[in-house]
Parts: sequence; C-alpha cells; structure tokens
Amino acid sequence: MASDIRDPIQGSKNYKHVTTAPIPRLEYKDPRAEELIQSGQPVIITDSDLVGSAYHWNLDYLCANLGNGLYTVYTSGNGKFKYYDEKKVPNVPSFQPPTSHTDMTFQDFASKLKRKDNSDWIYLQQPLNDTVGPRIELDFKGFNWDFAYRQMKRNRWGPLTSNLLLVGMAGVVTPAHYDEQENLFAQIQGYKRFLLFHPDQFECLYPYPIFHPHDRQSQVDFDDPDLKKFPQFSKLKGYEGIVGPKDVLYIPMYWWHQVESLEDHGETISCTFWFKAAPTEKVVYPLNAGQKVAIMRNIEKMIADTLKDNKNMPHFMRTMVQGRYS
Ligand SMILES: CC1(C)c2ccccc2-c2ccc(C[C@@H](CC(=O)O)C(=O)C(=O)O)cc21
Ligand SMILES: [Zn+2]
Repeated sequence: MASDIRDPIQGSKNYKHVTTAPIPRLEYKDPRAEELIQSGQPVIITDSDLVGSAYHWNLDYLCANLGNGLYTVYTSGNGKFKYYDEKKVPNVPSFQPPTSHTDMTFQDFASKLKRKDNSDWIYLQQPLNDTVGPRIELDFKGFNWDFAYRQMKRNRWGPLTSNLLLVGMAGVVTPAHYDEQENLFAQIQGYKRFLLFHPDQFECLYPYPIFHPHDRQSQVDFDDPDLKKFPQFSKLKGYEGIVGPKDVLYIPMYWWHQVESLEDHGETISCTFWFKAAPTEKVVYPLNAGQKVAIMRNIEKMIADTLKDNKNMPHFMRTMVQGRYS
C-alpha cells in the first residue's frame, strides 16, 4: 500500500522520555469509535464529513470569502504558542508574555504567510462568527451538524460553545496543556501531530499554579525538559497520531495535548468544536482522574482566594503536605 504520511516511520519526532502508543484511527461508522468517545478516550475518526462542506477551504478561498473582518493573529519568536490568560497577568508581576497578538485582515495574514522572509511565526486563531462572507456562512451551515449534535446528546455533553478557525504556519507548536471542554477537532488542510496524555499524567506534566497566566499549561519544555525540577516527566506515557485533511480527533476534556503543524506540509487549517462539560449529577466513586483535576483546581482556587496574596501560596501548600503526606 502506498506509504501514507501517517505511517509511524515518517515525521514522528519522538521526544526523549515520552513514551507513546498510536491514537486509534477508526471509520466514522465503526461502532468502536462511538464506544471510545463514550468512554472518554481519544480517537481519530475518518470520513465523518463533520466539515465536509469546508474541504475546499484553502488560503486563496478564505482570502476571497472571509470578508474584510479583522482576525486575531498570534506571533511567536520561537514557533511555540503557549496560551496565557491576560486576566491573570497582574497576579505574576514578573510574567513575560511569550507571544503577542494583533488583529489584521485575513488578506494581510495570508500575504505574511506567503512571504518566506518573515522570521516570526504566526498563528491565526479566531472564533467563526457572523462577520464572515456569505460563501463561508454557507459552508459553515453545511457542516455535518447531525454528527456533532449526535455526539453531544449521546455523550451528554453541554452546549456547543465555539467553533475556532485555526490557520497555522508550518512548524508552529501549541505546547502541552489541557482544556476544560470536550473537543471535536476537525482538520481541513495540512497535517498536525498530536501528543495526547490521560488526565492521570498530571503528576508528570507539572501545570503552572492556577493563578498563573499559564494556568492549564505544562511547565515542562518538551524540547529541553528540566528533570531536576520535573523528575516525573521521564515517566510520561501517552498517545501520538498525525491528523490530516478530513480527519476528526476527539480530545476528551482534561486530556493533555501538544500539537505541532508538520514542517514540510504547508500551512494548516483546522476548525474546533468545543462543548461544555456534561452536568455532573451524582458523584460516582471511585473518582476518575478528570474529576480529581477538577477538585484540585477548586481547592487551589479557594486557597488562593482566601490567602489573597499569591506570594503566600508556596509556603502554605508546602506546610499543608510536607512530611505529612509524602
Ligand atoms: C495556540 C492557539 C492559536 C492560541 C493562542 C492564544 C489563545 C488560544 C489559542 C489556541 C486555542 C486552541 C488551539 C487549537 C489546538 C492546538 C492547535 O491545533 O495548535 C488546541 O489546543 C485545541 O483545539 O484545544 C490553538 C490555539
Ligand atoms: Zn487545547
């Protein structure tokens, strides 16, 4: 069979210390795909046509049809786009934002992408809203909403909160983080390598403190891990897969993921479908890893709010566990 980009021998850059197994790839009508989603496991679903009406999207088409609305474009000096919450920047006076962002027309963004000279890395991330032109709106309406809503109902997810249009320069990386929503990630153009980690890998990924602008992001630089500071990182186990055009990846809530637009396959175009969490009725024991993360977040938030000054957090947290729970 002709070798496919997704064959493990090609383009799978293994990070030292990170052990991965392949993310399952299943056809849309394969009942096992449903079972994996229902059990909160990641799966790459092929030929779902979730965004079938957008398979013809490319830079030129988007330039011609996105209208002249302004789009948020992030810029990074090193190709890494570590998200930060601007509302939390005042909590950490020494914080240096790793990326900047400006609003520009899609046409400006596309011409920046085409110019090979720019040393900066750029990544367009924008909720699809009603400023788009009529052709895009038609394509958007043509998404396989039955599939999306069937997943939402069958898995008792909350409402769809946003569809993000993502256009990334080849080689951009979104470092390891988790989100608090369920995500159907649809790939339209180009290839993205995903590394995915179960929420129980929390102790190997050392997230920033909850009041930090990089809340939900891992402190570990996968390209140069500091094993003195983050010793458990060397035990990290997860999943790896390359998501290509027409693929849909289910990223369960609280699952860590690191995403890389493959170097030599041009810009990537993706569209995410984020759903709020299912409302928790009765808590069933034993708690699962995602629930434990939610509980840790609530407790950390409460302590930070009560202590008021975040400078008191390290001593308080250490005092609470040191020599008592080690
Ligand atoms: C890095 C970027 C552009 C960004 C900058 C500033 C604020 C938010 C975001 C943001 C949010 C989501 C993604 C998509 C994806 C990662 C990927 O595909 O690269 C992902 O993590 C997910 O779908 O959950 C990417 C971004
Ligand atoms: Zn994410």
